[in-house]
Order: sequence, then structure tokens, then C-alpha cells
Amino acid sequence: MSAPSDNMSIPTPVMRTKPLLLRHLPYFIAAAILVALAAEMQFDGYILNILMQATTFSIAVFGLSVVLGLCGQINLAQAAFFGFGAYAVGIGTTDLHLSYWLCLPAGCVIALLAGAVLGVSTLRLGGHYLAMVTISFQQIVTLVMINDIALTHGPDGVSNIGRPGLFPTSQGYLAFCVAMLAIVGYFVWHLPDTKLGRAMRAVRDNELAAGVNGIDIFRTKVYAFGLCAALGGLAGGLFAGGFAYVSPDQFSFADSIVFLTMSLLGGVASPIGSAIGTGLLILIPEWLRFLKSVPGLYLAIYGLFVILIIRFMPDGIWGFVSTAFERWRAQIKPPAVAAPLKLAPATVGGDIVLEVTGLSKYFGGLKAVDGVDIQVKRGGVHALIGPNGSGKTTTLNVLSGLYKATSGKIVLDGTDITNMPPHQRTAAGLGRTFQNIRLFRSMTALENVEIGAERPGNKMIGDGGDALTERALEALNFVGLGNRANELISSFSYGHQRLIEIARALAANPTLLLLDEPAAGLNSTEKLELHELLKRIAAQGLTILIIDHDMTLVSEAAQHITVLNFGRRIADGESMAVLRHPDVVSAYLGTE
Ligand SMILES: Nc1ncnc2c1ncn2[C@@H]1O[C@H](COP(=O)(O)OP(=O)(O)OP(=O)(O)O)[C@@H](O)[C@H]1O
Repeated sequence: MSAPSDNMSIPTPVMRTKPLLLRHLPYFIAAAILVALAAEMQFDGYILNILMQATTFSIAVFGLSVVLGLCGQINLAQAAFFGFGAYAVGIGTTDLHLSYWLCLPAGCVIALLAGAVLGVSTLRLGGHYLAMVTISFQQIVTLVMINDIALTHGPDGVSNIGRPGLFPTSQGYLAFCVAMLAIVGYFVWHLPDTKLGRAMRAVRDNELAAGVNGIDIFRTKVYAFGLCAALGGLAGGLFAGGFAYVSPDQFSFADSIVFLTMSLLGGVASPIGSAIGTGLLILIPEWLRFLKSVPGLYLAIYGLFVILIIRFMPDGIWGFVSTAFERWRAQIKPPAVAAPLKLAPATVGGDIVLEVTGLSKYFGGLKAVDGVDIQVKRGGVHALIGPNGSGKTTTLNVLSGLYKATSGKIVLDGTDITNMPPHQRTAAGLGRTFQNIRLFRSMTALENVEIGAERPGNKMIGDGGDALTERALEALNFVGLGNRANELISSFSYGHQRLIEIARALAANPTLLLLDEPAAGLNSTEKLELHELLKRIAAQGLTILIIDHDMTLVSEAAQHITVLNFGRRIADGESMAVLRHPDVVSAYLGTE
């Protein structure tokens, strides 16, 4: 850990300046070339089918790269959503004689609605429960496809599906599908750099930290699930037009697993990985076709190939390549300069920034926090101390909304936040760090801090495309890590990770900063640097409520101390007086 002695401008990685379209011109040129090749090259029927399948499947797998890769939520029903789109085009253009151009978006909307409803009703479950629910949903959809003969034509499926008059030939239709792939791929590729994309990645990496950094976790998950389903529907609609025939066996649970394997194999976090995985899983069986004369050999080699890739490239083929590239890029990025960080904590007036009255939190019969009152004065450092298990972290968790208070009231700068969820408390001006560091580990230091800077209501974010990045760089400079902004979290020492967590909270320009044992695990030099950092933060008028066991740090940094023991407040007042208080001395040293 090494914080600079003041808030001077120091070198930081350069920001992007080229206009968006110019930066992405190579992508559009490459996409146009692919579309032209698909339209003009003379493929035989066999190759055309493989390309059509790879193109449409890739779009469905892009959906998984959003929900699983970006947001970390499992979806084992992507074939069902794919089926919604396919049947919308199939039934719509044949039985209902509707235009293909109406049926294709209708399929997306049906899939989107189904995905959103499924998401809203199940995403609070998470983990293996969510997996089970999506499997059940997939099975129900398959059963409906097979048994609702009046609607779906049952096991016979729907044939003679119409294709748009604009693309009468298979070759022309393939070019259209490639164009759709390129457009969808562009948006999925850039989704991680948008506000929604960053929220999804934050939720995937660490839900608790995402919540206290202002992200609505549930809504983010539902958006991801809905988007995934809509992409499945779009892919299914394109597929139906391409093959002119759909039947229930194309949209089974086994197909959902194939989609999942495609996405894991190529690299679930990126659409490029999705396209690679899809292409490979479609092509490998074709390449190994000559082995089919030996029973079982083909499947054994196919399975071995998949296992080897997943074993040695756990992030998939593209994940492996892009991680290596990111590490290299972080080292060669040229320096630039960011302005000094400014903190301008909001205030509605009044001396008291946090008023906690009669706060209790019970875990069953255990009174972890029991009727505690705390008044934190505006500006300066207020410490909350107490022996192990006295209820300090529980108090902080109740203040930041991670635990619901059993009783009591919390008012932050005039706003009653007692019943708000964590992200709304953050929007109201609460910032925090954790005892066990909670950073978004798949992201760079800069991306972590950008998420903090994105707090709703952060008035310190300027206008312009790079404002967020500038704010994050300022915060990283403030803690002395601006020149390593583009490095992944895993390359930082423990002490530096603590600083990044503080920078993330500072970038949000909170009204009150809660620090949960920031000195834990730091050596004596790092503790001194932390102390200096706290002074520089307090000098800008930001109020800090700190928990720590290091009495030297607490006595030197804090002007006011509240002491807890067995969940109850046993002392409160000016630092030196509180530390000499007989009840505090006996709580720490014990009495005979
Ligand atoms: N989620 C939980 N479920 C049940 N009991 C809990 C939970 N969280 C904390 N506790 C209990 O509440 C009491 C207070 O714990 P807390 O972590 O708030 O103490 P602390 O003062 O922060 O301790 P430390 O200094 O060791 O971090 C302890 O007895 C702890 O075991």
C-alpha cells in the first residue's frame, strides 16, 4: 500500500478520445465483408445449412453470454425461448398467414415476456434452485410443443414456413442472418461498457458490493434474463425462416445443454467466445463424421475435446485469449493526467449527518444489536468500537441495508432510510467498504471504481462520454493507484485492494462513508498511510464512520467514539474521554 502524500495529479492511463463510430469502423467493415461473402459466395446446400445453423445458434448463445457470462445467472431453458421465436414465425407465417416481418419481432416479444415473467418469479432464488426452475420451464414448454397439436402441430412440427420476399433465396436469407448476427453481436459486445452491463458484471462478481454501490440487483437480473430470452426468440425466428421447418425435438432440454456447452466452450463472457463455441460445436461433429463407422469412437473423441478445453481453459477459448491480451494491454497503456479528486458531500443542513435511534437487530434469540443510539456529527471521523462479537459489523450491515433492522430508526442527512434497500441508501448518500474486501474481481481497478462513480445522484460526474472514467481515475489517483488503473484486481496486493475499495466509495461522492475495519490485515507502514488517507478525506468535509480494532488508529483519527458491548452502547463521546471510561477499559481488558 502506498498512498501519495497529497492529492496531486499523477500519471494515469489515457482515456479514449476517438468518436465511437470511428473506433468501431473496423468492426462494421468486417461485418459488411462477411455479409457480402454470405450473399455472393456459391455454397452447396450442406455448407449453407451448417452456416445457417451456426449463425442463428450464435445469436441464441449471445443471450447466454448476457445472462450467464455478464450477470452470472443460469438459464437452462434457452432452447425453449429459441422455440418461442421459431414457432411464432412457423405458426404465424403458415397457419395465420401473417407477414414474416411481423412474426419475427412477435417471437422476440413473446420470448422476452416469458423470460421476464420467469425471471421475476424465480430470480430471487438463485443458484441451483434457479437452474431447477429453468429446467422445469424447459420441460413444460417441450411438453406443450408436443401435445398441443391444435396450436403447434404436435410431433409433426410446422413445415413450409415462409421466408421474407426480400430474401427469396437461401443464400440471400443467410446474408440477412449474418447481418443480424453482426448487429446483435455489436450490442452484446459493447453491453459490458454500458451502465446496465457494468451493473450485470457487478451483480455477477459480488451481489453485496453491487447493492451497496447503488445497483438494483433484482431488476438487473430480470433485465439480463429478459434480454437473454429475447435473443433466444430472435435466433429461433431466424432459424425457422432458414430451415422452413420446426418440430419439438429441435427445442428440447438437450438443445438447451448444447447452447450452454457452446457458450462455456468459447467463453461465456463474450459474444466472440459464443460465436467461436457455437462454430466449434457445430463443426466438430462434421469433422469427426469419418469416425462414425466405429461405434462410440466419435462421441468419445468429441467428449474428450470438450472436457480438455473446459479443463485447461476454464474461461473458454476466448476468455483465455482475452485475459492474456488484457494483461499485456495494461502494461503498455500510455500515461495521461487526471484532475485532483473533489469531494462535495451533500448536505441538507444540520450538524448531525446520521441519527440512529433505538436500533436493534436480533438473530433468533441473539441480540446482536440491542437498542443502540448513535449520532454522527457532520465532518470528521466517528469511530464505532467494541470487543469481538459486540455487534459493530451487524450495526454497519443494518445501516447499509444488508440486514433489516428488528426495530429502530435510521435517518441519513434528513432522510429516513430505515426501510430502504441497499441501492436506495447508496443513492441517498451512503458509501461503504467491507471487512472482507468485496471488489468485482473480474474487472480492472478502473472498472471497479467506475461502478462506484455511477451512483445515482452523484453530482460530481461531469458531462461528456469520459466523465465517469475521469471521476474514477481521480479517485484512484487520490488513493495513489491511478497509474495501475487498467490492471485486474488479482494483480493488486491486499493493502492496495483495500485502497481500491475506498476509491470506489469515494468516487460516488457519498454524504457518509462507512469503513468496516479498513486497517485489518495491513502492516504498520500501511496503517500509517491509511491514517494519512483518512485525514485527506476528512479534510474535504466527508464524514466517516469507522470500525476498527486498531486503537492507535482509532484514537488518532477519530474525534468521537461510540463503544458497543454485547450489542449495547456502553459509552459515547469525545475520543480520549471514552477510551479512559472504566466500562470501556473493563470491556476490553475484562474484570475480575
Ligand atoms: N448473520 C448472522 N446470523 C447469526 N448471528 C450473527 C450473524 N451475524 C452476526 N451474528 C452474531 O452477532 C454477534 C455480533 O457480531 P458482529 O459481527 O456484528 O460483531 P463485531 O463486533 O463486528 O465482531 P468482530 O469485531 O469480531 O468483527 C455475534 O455474536 C455474531 O456471531
